[in-house]
Amino acid sequence: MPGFAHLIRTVPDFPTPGVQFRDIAPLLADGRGFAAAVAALAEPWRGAGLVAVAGIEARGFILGAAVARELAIGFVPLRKPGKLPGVLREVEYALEYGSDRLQVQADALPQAAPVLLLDDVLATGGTLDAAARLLETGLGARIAGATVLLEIAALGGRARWHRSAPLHAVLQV
Ligand SMILES: O=P(O)(O)OC[C@H]1O[C@H](OP(=O)(O)OP(=O)(O)O)[C@H](O)[C@@H]1O
Ligand SMILES: Nc1ncnc2[nH]cnc12
Repeated sequence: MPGFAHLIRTVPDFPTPGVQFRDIAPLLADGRGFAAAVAALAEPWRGAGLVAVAGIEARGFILGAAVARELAIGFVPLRKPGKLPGVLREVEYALEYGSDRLQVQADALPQAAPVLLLDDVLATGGTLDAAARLLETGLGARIAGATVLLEIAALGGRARWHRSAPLHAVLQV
């Protein structure tokens, strides 16, 4: 277990009763922990020929931008509705607690660009699956893989990852 795992805090009944919320704020606030987490996320992808990290709003932005910098590649934001200007592509998806939509700018990536999809938590897997569909069908990108900091295995999200590209999780609970 990486030395920063203890910096992810479990908050019961947030944001709704029954949810065990995995809070990465203490990890982000810890310089060494944050650096180690970013290095661990980036490690499998060094030299993989990626052009960008696509990060999912909001916590996927914090980690994704740092990983993109670590790999010296670009960053593409996948955003909640109403935040991005210009011509957009969109998907709708279900969450552990509610539903949402994700948008990306239509010209964010060249056709067939190899991209790494990144988020903080894999729970039911709906967000990651939606983001992958958005990149593939909306942009024509090639998903080289996906990476998350924490996989909540009991929620079964990995079963929704139907692609041959690898899905890495730095930590599992
Ligand atoms: O695997 P799933 O069940 O789809 O859940 C995982 C998603 O849920 C959380 O995002 P949330 O929508 O809470 O947004 P936030 O990052 O803005 O807090 C988390 O950051 C993942 O993106
Ligand atoms: N239990 C959880 N903790 C943190 N982020 C989440 N996203 C979906 N489920 C979550």
